[in-house]
Parts: sequence; C-alpha cells; structure tokens
Amino acid sequence: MRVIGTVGLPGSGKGEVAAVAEEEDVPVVTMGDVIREECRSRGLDPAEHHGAVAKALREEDGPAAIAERTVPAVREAASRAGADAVLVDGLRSMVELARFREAFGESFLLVAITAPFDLRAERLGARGRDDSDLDVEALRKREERELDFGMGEVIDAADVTIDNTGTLEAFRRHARDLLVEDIERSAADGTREADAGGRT
Ligand SMILES: Nc1ncnc2c1ncn2[C@@H]1O[C@H](COP(=O)(O)OP(=O)(O)OP(=O)(O)O)[C@@H](O)[C@H]1O
Repeated sequence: MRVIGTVGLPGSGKGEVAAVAEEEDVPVVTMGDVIREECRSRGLDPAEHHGAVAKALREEDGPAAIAERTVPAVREAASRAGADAVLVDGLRSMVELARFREAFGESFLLVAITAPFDLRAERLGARGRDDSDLDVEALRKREERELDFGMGEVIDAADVTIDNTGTLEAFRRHARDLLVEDIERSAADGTREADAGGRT
C-alpha cells in the first residue's frame, strides 16, 4: 500500500491536494479529523477545543500521539475503500514523520506544498471558512504554532515539493499528475518485487 503524506503551512493548498486525491478515489485521512474525533469522545466542541485537545493528547501520550492514532485510521481507510493508496493530510512534526516512516517504511512518500505568506494570506482571505481565515494576525499566530511543532523541518525533509504560486488549475494538475504517477509507479514496483519474491 502506498501512503502519501502532505505537509504545508496554513493556506498552502493541502485541502486542494486532498480534494484531488478524492476525485482519484484515493481515500483521505485528515490528522485534524483524528483530533476532532478525540474532542467528541471527550465531550468537547471541536470548533472551540481543537488546539487544546491536540496539546493535551501530546502531553498525555507523547509527541507522536496524533500520528499513533492516524496509523490505524490509514489502514482502515485503505481496507474500507479497497484502495492501494491513502493520502494523509497534515503532518506537523518530525516525530510524526518518524512514526509514519516506521509504520509504512519505503511505502511512505512525503509531499510538501509551499507558497509565500502573502499569497497564502490572500487565498485564505478569499476562502473565508472561518474568522481566522480573514485575520492576518491570527494566521501569523497559527503559523508560529505550526513552526514551533517543527513544521519547517518536516517541509525540508519532504521527498517532493510542489510550489503553489501559479494558478489553482496548474496546481491541481501538478498534484493530480504526481499522485497518479506515483501510485502507478509504486504499484508496478510492488509487482516487480513480488515477481522477484521480495517484500510487497
Ligand atoms: N494556486 C492557487 N490559486 C488560487 N487559489 C488557491 C490556490 N491554491 C489553493 N487555493 C485556495 O486557497 C485556499 C487555501 O487552500 P487550502 O484550503 O487547500 O489550504 P490548506 O493548506 O488546506 O490550508 P489550512 O491548513 O489552513 O486548512 C483555498 O480556498 C484554495 O482553493
């Protein structure tokens, strides 16, 4: 099974890559959903307590807590959909990256999405999903929090980087080509390894 993770600062385009994956019938597991699930099981409103619950999880179960819960969710999503690839949206730290590499080995591909702050701020302003999208200072704070978790290092450690400074159409095309080609290539490699009696 191929597992493709994405990493990128707020507004970089992770949601668009996830949408492209879904269009290609690649199931998507969002690390934020794992946190939202945990909020619900604690009787808390995810809209209000998302950040606090993410922090509590890391304090209680260690820095890989969210990745730890995401690994089985990835396997379940793959088997539920009968899919040979899954996209994991939103890695945040090197500890999480290490956990995915440990769980999925060579089958894990990390894709970073990059765009400058002003462009991301402008796109989030247009998205306007919630108040923080419209608030540039809130974006700066969110970004600082992400970077405190070590997201910059994760972006640097990616296997592939997509620069999202062009049009949305160009970005979606680039993401689609990358996903489709990578999944085809890894399936072919898996077949070759199986033919050679290797590990699949
Ligand atoms: N190349 C682009 N041109 C124009 N708009 C874009 C481009 N890429 C992404 N967008 C838009 O910018 C907004 C932010 O993108 P997206 O939601 O994918 O970011 P994200 O990385 O998931 O952000 P967050 O982490 O805040 O959820 C969306 O409305 C998206 O449609």
